[in-house]
Amino acid sequence: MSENQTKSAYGLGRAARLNLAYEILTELAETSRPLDAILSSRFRHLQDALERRDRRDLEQRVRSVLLHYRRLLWWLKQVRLDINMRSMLLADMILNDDADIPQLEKLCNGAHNRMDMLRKEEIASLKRLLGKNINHPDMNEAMLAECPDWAAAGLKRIFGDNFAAEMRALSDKPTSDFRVNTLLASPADTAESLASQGFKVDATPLSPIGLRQSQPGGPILSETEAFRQGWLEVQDEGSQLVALMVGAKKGMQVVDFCAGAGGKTLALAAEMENSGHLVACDVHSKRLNRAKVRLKRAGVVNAERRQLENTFDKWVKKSRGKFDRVLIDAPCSGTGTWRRNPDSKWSKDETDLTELVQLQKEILDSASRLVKSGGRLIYATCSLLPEENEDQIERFLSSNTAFKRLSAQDVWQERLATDYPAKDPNYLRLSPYLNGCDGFFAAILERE
Ligand SMILES: C[S@@+](CC[C@H](N)C(=O)[O-])C[C@H]1O[C@@H](n2cnc3c(N)ncnc32)[C@H](O)[C@@H]1O
Repeated sequence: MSENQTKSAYGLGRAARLNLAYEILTELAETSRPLDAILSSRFRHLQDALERRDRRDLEQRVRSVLLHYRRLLWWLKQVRLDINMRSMLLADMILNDDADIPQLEKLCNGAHNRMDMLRKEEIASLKRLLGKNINHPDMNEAMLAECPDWAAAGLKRIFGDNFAAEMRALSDKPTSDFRVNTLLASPADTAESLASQGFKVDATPLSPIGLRQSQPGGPILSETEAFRQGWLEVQDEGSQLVALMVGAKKGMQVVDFCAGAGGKTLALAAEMENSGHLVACDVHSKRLNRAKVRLKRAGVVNAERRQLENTFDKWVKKSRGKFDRVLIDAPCSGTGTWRRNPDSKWSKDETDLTELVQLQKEILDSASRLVKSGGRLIYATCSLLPEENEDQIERFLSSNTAFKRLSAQDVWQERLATDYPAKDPNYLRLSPYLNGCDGFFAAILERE
């Protein structure tokens, strides 16, 4: 940090940004709200005071603490600093930003909208961090990889020797991907329209309907003409590929069992060319309400939204055996999206994972009843843990002999006819390290 940098050209000064980062981290620690929800409400409140670069800087500050979380905790214990977000933030600035004590004292001066002044004991402990590397030989593999204990065994089982590399990629900056709504426009027309307004995109490497922002800057997406026209939606390439693996076609009867705010429903409607019948279910009415607006904007007319009372809602029993395709985009631990939501690593534990696995099992048992003979059940998660994926499917198949697993590689060839991008031909597993998109898993089962 140079003297000049403290005089920020941004809307907020450096010390005020640091204080704001501290408030955001404290809110994160004290509430169950996810980071993106906290950031967007803060950004809305401070709309006029914050410039784009302020937001970027703030996000980076907060992300840095979350991406180095386990190692920072280790260091705080070594130098006997209180375990709280203030200490984490200050330690992060020393260990990862080469800040020194005078610089921190300047930023933490106790003035209005500034962090409290450094205390004597705090300075003594922080001094012990000067010149230290964030990594230490006494740290174990999971700690060095910033992997929480509740996920470490599963991820090591699935990644083997690639564990460290996969974990590094799960901490990388995420890409900004969009799915083109082929009901209204082609990827080429959409890319051209965006470029004419200074919003630069490239085609995504794997999804034929995806675009990826290639340069920062340009207008805010929601202010582009292409977005206003409903030509594109924000959706990670991995999520697009899962929707394509459903193999939904014109005229089919399709269920999106865990539709949420409709990300995959929109993709399925486009695959079905707005024909046949698509039922978007979820137990959360608020999420389904958000889907309503998106479906309208995208010009979707073949979709019905259905709120389920619970996993075993009566409608499922009444509709058994009626659908060609049933997608379960199951609630999961989200380990595949850690690069987007690093906070979710530290807000979950072993018990959450056990509960999720049980819920996924029940959803599989219930929703599978909807599949007609010869129809397909597609089970997907944005997690990379085998407990939520392969183990779940193998358990299901062992007690549901009417279903057989299709080769994910064959299904990929059927729909995409390009090189299969995953290692296991049985299951599609995408990861940031191997594929550059968020981590996703998909299994395709057929009712015989
Ligand atoms: C991974 S999210 C779905 C994301 C969505 N498909 C998309 O692409 O935007 C999982 C969804 O499952 C829903 N869910 C949770 N429990 C459920 C249940 N028992 N039955 C149906 N949906 C459930 C959650 O409300 C959440 O919206």
